[in-house]
Amino acid sequence: MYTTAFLDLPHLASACGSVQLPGSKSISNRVLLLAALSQGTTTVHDLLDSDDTRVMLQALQHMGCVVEPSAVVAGQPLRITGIDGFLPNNARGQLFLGNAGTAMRPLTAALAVLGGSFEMTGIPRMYERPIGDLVDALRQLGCKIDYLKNEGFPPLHIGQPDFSQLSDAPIQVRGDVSSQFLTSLLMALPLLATNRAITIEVVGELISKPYIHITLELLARFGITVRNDNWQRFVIPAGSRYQSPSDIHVEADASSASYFIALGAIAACDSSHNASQNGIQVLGVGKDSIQGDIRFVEAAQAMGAVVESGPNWLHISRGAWPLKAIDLDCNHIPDAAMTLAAMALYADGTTTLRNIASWRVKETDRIAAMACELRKLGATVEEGQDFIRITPPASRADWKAASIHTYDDHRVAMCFSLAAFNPTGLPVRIEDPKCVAKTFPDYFEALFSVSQASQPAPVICIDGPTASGKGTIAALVAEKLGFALLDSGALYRITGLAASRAGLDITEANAPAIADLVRSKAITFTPNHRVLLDGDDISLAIRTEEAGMNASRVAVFPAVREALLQVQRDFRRLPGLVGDGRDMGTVIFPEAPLKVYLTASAECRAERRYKQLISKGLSANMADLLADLQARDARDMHRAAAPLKPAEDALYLDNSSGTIDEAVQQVLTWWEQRQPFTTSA
Ligand SMILES: O=C(O)C1=C[C@@H](OP(=O)(O)O)[C@@H](O)[C@H](O)C1
Ligand SMILES: C=C(OP(=O)(O)O)C(=O)O
Repeated sequence: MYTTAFLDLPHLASACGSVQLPGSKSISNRVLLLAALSQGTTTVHDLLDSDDTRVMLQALQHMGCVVEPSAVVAGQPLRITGIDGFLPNNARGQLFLGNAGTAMRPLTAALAVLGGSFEMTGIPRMYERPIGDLVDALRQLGCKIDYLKNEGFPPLHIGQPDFSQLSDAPIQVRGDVSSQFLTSLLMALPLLATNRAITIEVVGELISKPYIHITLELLARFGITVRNDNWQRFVIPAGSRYQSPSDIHVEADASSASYFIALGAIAACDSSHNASQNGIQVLGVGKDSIQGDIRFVEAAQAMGAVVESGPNWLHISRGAWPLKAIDLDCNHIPDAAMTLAAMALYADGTTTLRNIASWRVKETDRIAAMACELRKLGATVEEGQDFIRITPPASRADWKAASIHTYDDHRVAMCFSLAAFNPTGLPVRIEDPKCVAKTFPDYFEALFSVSQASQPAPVICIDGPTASGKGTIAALVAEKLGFALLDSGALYRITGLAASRAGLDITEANAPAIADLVRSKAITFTPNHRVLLDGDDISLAIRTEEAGMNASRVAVFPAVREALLQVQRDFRRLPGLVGDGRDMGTVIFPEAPLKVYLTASAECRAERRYKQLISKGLSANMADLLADLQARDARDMHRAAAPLKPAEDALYLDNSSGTIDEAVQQVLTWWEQRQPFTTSA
């Protein structure tokens, strides 16, 4: 996941390949709650691991459920032992539910029926998302719920219910603000239907109906068959008792699929990149899905996408181009419909998405948010209380490079990534990319894995002499931008170490053998900054003074430099790369858009090296260090192959007196000056 302040997507030209999507949020959180209320242990496969499921899992543990392992571990099932309809004595506490509607609403209903004493809290936006219709319905039963701030909104306090006045009269709930209120009652009231049937009546129009279908399907898997009378009345049979199905699989998320369906419809496939595969393959969800958002496929087809599907997969490729504008009632696909608004940027006319009033009470006011951000890109947008109408930029020249504000809304962030395929060649900045953690933490990694930029990914080169601080500064710049990091000096250190381990003296005569040796080695830089040579952790071994000297000695051999050239260029990837070394800007990435030459006086560098060694508990002598460093500078600068020298277009940064932060900030400022964005308010 990218945790940077913003993520710059370079202009993207094509996409093809396959993506395995994470689990469905709607199914995951329902399965977790149903398993928690059941008798027995449920083994859940392919559960989504995201902010929304984490808050649910923590709440269930607080309620007394045993969860093993205690958090989701990739590739491993999760086992939940339910409470069989009863909370432990004196159950109480504060449950933080973030901004997860699928946790806040169903847990409120379940706990209001079970009793105990709970405070239901969340992030500030959760306190603006309505829950009054659900609370009104639960109060009809005798549930005790108090608003802790504003009437009709969380935070809430839930106390011990009094069911003494419970009658056979139907429970009424409004369905026109959110279907999650009805879902919540459908999941909580079987707990009360042990010896009487319970009827729920929907008052007014029921929105987002397919989500009720998911609820009913999953209830059936946990032993409760609800009668659905035309989406108006739902009857939970007497004698209901949750029974674990033992094992259950979570389908991949159909709403998350919408971004990749759109990608397949928008992006041409560059056949030179992957000739064997045309279009986008989505794995984990397909035509047999129980999720209503699978019907996004029909909308995408209406816009021109060519979609094939199997039980558990979709294959999407470009059909009509430009896409065809549509006019669609989107009430049945409220979440995926946002993706249509992004697709509308590529349509041949004006697209209207109707009956989407619920967008206004979700993670943010989504109608307003989409309208504002689409306009920044150059689209003409009209918004109404329950519709949005989008006309794409009139011509290529009307597209604008925008910094997209994401309103802490995962779907805004994911939708606008599709704007990186604009016809004008502009990059797109996504602010606060980590908001995708709500349902799809690795969304951008998945996007990059199937997308190709129109230009090679951008590179920032930071070259300079030994101990100039380039490694530290490069790592911090990479971290700030979410870029990959190439520590090219480490490659030479690795080569030197590999040579000595192989018994090869570092001599001119052995240079071809050393070059062959390094080509044959598997070199890995792990995300936690470990360096592996054929699987062996050499992170410390390459950091000794001797390894540094050997690096400098192997680096003079053209054969070795040639062997490492491609290895280094292969580090270039989306969204970008920061490379530090001595010839990044002159030899390896001569066309890089930013080249920095970092220097500091020899005395200053020797002192830094001295402190570094001492802090590691290694012995050091200042005079020797200075002499070594000067010898090394001389060798690096005067070697015949790729000598250390600033690239002609490099910017000088002398950090003898400044702090690391100042140097990092200077590099970032230079980088920013090369971007076309204006940051949003
Ligand atoms: O029940 C569910 O899992 C959901 C129902 C929908 O909400 P509304 O019913 O409020 O439209 C949807 O937007 C949300 O992401 C998930
Ligand atoms: C509306 C959404 O979430 P929630 O489950 O919090 O309602 C969503 O995921 O788009």
